[in-house]
Amino acid sequence: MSNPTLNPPSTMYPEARDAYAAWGVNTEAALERLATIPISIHCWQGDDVGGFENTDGDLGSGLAVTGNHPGKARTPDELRQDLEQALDLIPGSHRLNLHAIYLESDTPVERDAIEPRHFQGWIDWCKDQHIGLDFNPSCFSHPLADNGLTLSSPDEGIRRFWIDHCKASRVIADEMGKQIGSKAVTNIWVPDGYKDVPADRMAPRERLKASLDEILATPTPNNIDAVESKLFGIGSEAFVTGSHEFYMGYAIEKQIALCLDAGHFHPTEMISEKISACLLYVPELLLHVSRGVRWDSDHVVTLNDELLAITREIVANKVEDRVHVGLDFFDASINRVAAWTIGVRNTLRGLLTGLLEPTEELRATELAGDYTTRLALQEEAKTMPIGAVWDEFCRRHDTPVGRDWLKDVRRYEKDVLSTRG
Ligand SMILES: C[C@H](O)[C@H](O)[C@@H](O)C(=O)CO
Ligand SMILES: [Mn+2]
Repeated sequence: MSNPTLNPPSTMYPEARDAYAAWGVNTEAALERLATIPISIHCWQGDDVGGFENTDGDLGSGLAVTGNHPGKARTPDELRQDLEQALDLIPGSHRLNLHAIYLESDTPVERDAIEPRHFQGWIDWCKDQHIGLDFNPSCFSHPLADNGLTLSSPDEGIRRFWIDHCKASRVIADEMGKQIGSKAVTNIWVPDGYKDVPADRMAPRERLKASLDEILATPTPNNIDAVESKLFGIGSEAFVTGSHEFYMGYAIEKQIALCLDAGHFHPTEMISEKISACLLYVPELLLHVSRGVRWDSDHVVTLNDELLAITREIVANKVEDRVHVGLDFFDASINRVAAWTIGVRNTLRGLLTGLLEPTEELRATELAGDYTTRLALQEEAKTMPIGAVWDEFCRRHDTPVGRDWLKDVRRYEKDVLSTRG
């Protein structure tokens, strides 16, 4: 599989393999398993959540992108070109996560009238790239979302519009899943809430529930439904209709996927801690791996404690078939292709760290009540030669090893991104 011209054989990997073998960890099995875990790469990092509806509207709905790095994708072709560059630098086989505002059409199409044909370009591109495709209705950045309420709006006209948009989105996702041969995960997130203390917390939640019931009523065999909660947003500081309790209950009742966004809880509350609990009650989870700095700031994910804890929970519990890993960050202050590359490579590195953990031994020490050994091994594992195994993964997948990918990003910046007006 690997190309020896691009990446010559490593002298460090055999030593690392033997070091892990002495711990009872099989690096070859870890490398094989890592290659089976797709990351759903969010299109919206490539253009600051702009989309291609050709409107000059503000982002709004509590979403904010800061930074003005040159080279933002302005068209679907530019965004696909940028994604191809990032995919060249990311080992493994992944997925694209697309929002409805990334449709392609010569004439304006209202969101309640979107159809599969408006996304055929993306479907064909994913087929060419041999990657899966996930989808999201876009219930924000629209005049009918400006008052902060969509699926829970008391205005029946507004609520109907967003119900029809979400219904249309599921039809599109189902077609994506059918054509690509891999189910699309469709995530519903709405910004609904109030800036200040509501007089009625119940009625908006009843309306949101009724909207969702109608949206999900039609079976979509090639689509997996997910719902995403949030603690607060800009403009919905006092009340969010779709809170964690709301969606946790809803996902359990409907047996659909629950989306946990790492930035959508109290700052000390970790989604890594929620994975095992939620999986006892819902069939699947979607993760929005993100990094909140002091708030839901959607920074590029770094290889920090929470990322390591999230990825470790997935592989240690062997639930990668039930946990869909998606990314959700948007940083316009750095090169956008680099942002994707850093975020996905880190998520894979986190998964690999979990796969190289001596999980069975740790669990045995725990069951024996030997918490001293458990802590000692957890800490010693941190300085095992994971870097050499990660480099081997990159080498075998013909992607740059170590910092070499940055040269490609710089070249792409000079040749392509800097030419965009
Ligand atoms: C654009 C995304 O869908 C959005 O970020 C949503 O997932 C979210 O996390 C809102 O805070
Ligand atoms: Mn999210």
